Parts: sequence; C-alpha cells; structure tokens
Amino acid sequence: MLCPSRLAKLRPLPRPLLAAARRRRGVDLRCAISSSPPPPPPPPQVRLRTTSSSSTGLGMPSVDEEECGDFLPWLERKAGAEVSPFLSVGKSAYGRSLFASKSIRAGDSILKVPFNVEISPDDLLPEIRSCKVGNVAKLAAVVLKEQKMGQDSEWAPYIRCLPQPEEMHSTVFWSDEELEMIKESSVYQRTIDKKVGMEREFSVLRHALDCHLPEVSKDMKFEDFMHPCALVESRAWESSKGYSLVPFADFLNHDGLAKAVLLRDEQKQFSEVIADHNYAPGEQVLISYGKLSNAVLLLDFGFTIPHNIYDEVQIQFNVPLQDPLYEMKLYLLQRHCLQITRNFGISKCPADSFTIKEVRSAKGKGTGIPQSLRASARVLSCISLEELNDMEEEATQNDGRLGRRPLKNIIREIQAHQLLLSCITKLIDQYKASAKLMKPTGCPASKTDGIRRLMACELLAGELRILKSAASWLGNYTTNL
Ligand SMILES: C[S@@+](CC[C@H](N)C(=O)[O-])C[C@H]1O[C@@H](n2cnc3c(N)ncnc32)[C@H](O)[C@@H]1O
Repeated sequence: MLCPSRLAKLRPLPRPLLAAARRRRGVDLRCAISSSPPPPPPPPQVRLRTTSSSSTGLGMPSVDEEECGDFLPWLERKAGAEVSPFLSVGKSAYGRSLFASKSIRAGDSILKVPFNVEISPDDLLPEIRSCKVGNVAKLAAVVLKEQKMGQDSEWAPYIRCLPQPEEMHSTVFWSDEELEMIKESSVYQRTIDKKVGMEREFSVLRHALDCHLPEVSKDMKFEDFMHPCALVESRAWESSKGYSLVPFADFLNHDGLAKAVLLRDEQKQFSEVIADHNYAPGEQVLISYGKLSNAVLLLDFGFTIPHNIYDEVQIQFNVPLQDPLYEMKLYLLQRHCLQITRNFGISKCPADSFTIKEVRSAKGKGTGIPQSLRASARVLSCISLEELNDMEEEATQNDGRLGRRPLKNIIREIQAHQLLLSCITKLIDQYKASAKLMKPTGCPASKTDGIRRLMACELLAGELRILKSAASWLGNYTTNL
C-alpha cells in the first residue's frame, strides 16, 4: 500500500499500500525544489531496469490508445478540471506509465487529482463497509463491484485500464513451484500468511455480499477476489477514508531514488505530484513509493529492483532448547524486551525476527546489524548463571538495557559474535544453494516464468548481499577484538 505524504506518499503496503501522501506543511515544496538545482541523476548501479528507449528515453512513447485513449478526457470531465497539462498515459516495461508530454521543470506541479474522483470504501453499502475485514478488502470489494458492472460502471474507462491478473506478479499469484524459488526469504512465509488472511476475509465478505449485493457475489471465486486485492495493494494510497484509489496518479511507476511522492492536501481536497527534476518530452515520470526493500516490493507490488539499496533480511535467533540455561536466558531476554521465542535456531518467519540491513563498511560500525540482535547473542553465549547475573547487574547499573555493551570477558564477546556469525553463515549457504538450483537451464517456459525467475534472483541476490555484509563485519569484529 502506498503512503501519500499529507500532502500524501504511495505501500503497496507496509506494509505498504502506497504510503499516504504527505501533507503540505508550512513550506511550499515547489519553492523548495525550484530554488535549488535539480538533483543529480541516480548512480548507474541503482537505476531501475530500463526497458526500451521509448519507455524512458526521448522517443515519444505510444499513447495507450487501445484501452486508455478515452481515459484522461473522461477523468477530466468527471473531475471538472484539468488533471495534468504535462502528462500522458503510455506503456513501458513496467506496465502503464505516465510520460512527459512536454518539457517539465523541477518544481512544476505535474498533476492534480481532486478527491472527488478517488475511489474509496465510501462507495460501498454501509452493510458491507461495516464488515469485519481490513481496508484492503473493503476497497477491493468496491473494485470487484465495478468490475462486475462492466460497461455500466461509472468507472469503466478507469477499470478497463487496470492490469489483468496475468500481468501481475505479486507473490500471492505465484504457484507453489515458483514460491519454492524464494523459500529462503521471509517473503515465502509472508506470502502464505497473506493468502490465508485473504481467504479468511474473502469468506467474511462473501457472506455480506451474498446478503446485500448477490449480483456481485454470484459465481465469485477466491481468485476473483485476489485480483482486486492485489490491485488495491499495489496502487491504493492511505487516505482519511482508509485506502483510496487515485486514478491517473496510480499510473506512476516507482523509482527508489526519486524524491517526488504523491502529496495529499486535505484542505484543498486534491492529490498532487511535484516534479523532483527536469524531464524532456517523452521521458517516463517516476515517483517514489517509499524506501521499500525488494521483499516488500515483491510481496505487495509484484516487482523487484536490481541492487535495491533498501534491501534487508529478517532472521530469527533464539535460545536453543537444549541449552542448560534455557529458562534463565529466556526469562532475561523476555524481561528485557528482546525479541525471543521458545524455538530453536533461525528461521524465516517474520514473527520475533530481527531485521538486518546492509553493513556498508566491514571495518566501521556494524550499523545494519541491530544492537538487540548482538545483545541476544551475548546472552546466548553465557555458559553460567554467574555470567548471566553479572550481565543483568551491569544492565541495572547502566541504562537498564541488557547486553548492549561489549562483554568484559573478551573471549565471551568473541564467542557471542561467532555464534551470530555461524547462524548467518548457515543462512548464506542456504541462499547460495537455492541460487544454484535456480540457475537458468535454458529458455524460460513462458514470459511469466522468466519474469518471476528474474524477480526471485534479484530478491535472493539482495538478501544474500546483506547477509554477506553482516558476515564480513562480524568476521572483522571477532578477528580484531
Ligand atoms: C501504482 S501501479 C503503477 C502503474 C502500473 N504500471 C500499471 O500498469 O497500471 C504499481 C505497479 O506498477 C508496476 N511497477 C511500478 N514501478 C515499477 C518498477 N520500478 N519496475 C517494475 N514494475 C513497476 C508494478 O507492477 C506495480 O505493481
């Protein structure tokens, strides 16, 4: 889901729907941007995959006449105002996109979509709106209703332009075999959990639709519900109404390095985007959906970015059941609010997990490895009650936080970090084994197969990079102590 900045930002759900647009505060963003020189282009290693010169270069993209030719005039009629003098809808390798139809300068307001043309759960019957399902399911129910109405829907010109299920790659659409490719990543379990949640919401909603909108629920299968859910997750913004679809703005694709976001002005009742740099006619205009890792992008939006600087890995690190000090360690860790469970070892389950980010310098500080994880390792490395008591006493005498300082016993400090290192090394081996299995053995079976393989590779490569950076830092730390 996307988070707009109030003025608002695109998450497909933190856990992104598009994060809500930012609200305009005292400073006028346009002035702020236009008074400073345009930012430099992103460094090549983190640029988004470019597709064809027509999608990102100067060559004018073909206007998407087939399904969307009538869309913008229809939207402007409905809005009663011009939505954008600068942008046109076209196609790129990222699906539908917005392109500069003339020169754009940093600071230009490139689109303004009034709230009155947003689609929100307010468009549902109160009996369905009050259903005990989440905001995604509620908005999905609106989309489902409009899809069922076909040409009779007042939103038909918009609904027609939305991607079809076969064009979507969020992992909820992946087969079991495809999911196997990413079983090392937390995305695997999160996909399973998400599908279970969707199924639960489907049955609740279905019951309400059967009662109040039987023409919508007639012959409805779970797959019919997954599609609008995935649409909402990958293109709705947080709003005062829960989540809202912002037609036209939701054709903007993501660049993790872009500064432009969707802004929401609750007072003036419109969403707006302000260009963060100059665009030549024909260039694809991109915004940021947020600082999102490939795990989030894949789960919620169905794409990945090569070398995503926001990548991270979730790991679990628990007290082994066979540890003679199991109860005491568990007690201490829980008492000091460190994440810990009663299971052994590491897993990819997001519950009770630690998030590791890239450690940028093997020699510098280990930023990227959470202090809480190192603290847990220190507790786990203790081999006597006395050591544990000393650690707790030290915490009490200082800021109350357990295991946050290096252990006075250097051997034990090394052992603690070696313990962590051995867990991470084990994960690295598992990732490498998975990556080896995925080596392409020839032409992909289909376009979808090729796309998903590439996404799986980019996800695992990113997470492996993070794990390696952590291992390298831990190796250095233990060597240099
Ligand atoms: C908010 S919509 C953007 C419009 C969309 N391309 C369409 O066809 O309607 C988000 C979706 O666009 C695609 N997308 C956005 N940014 C992308 C990127 N950098 N790389 C690949 N796909 C991207 C993904 O399919 C994502 O779920």
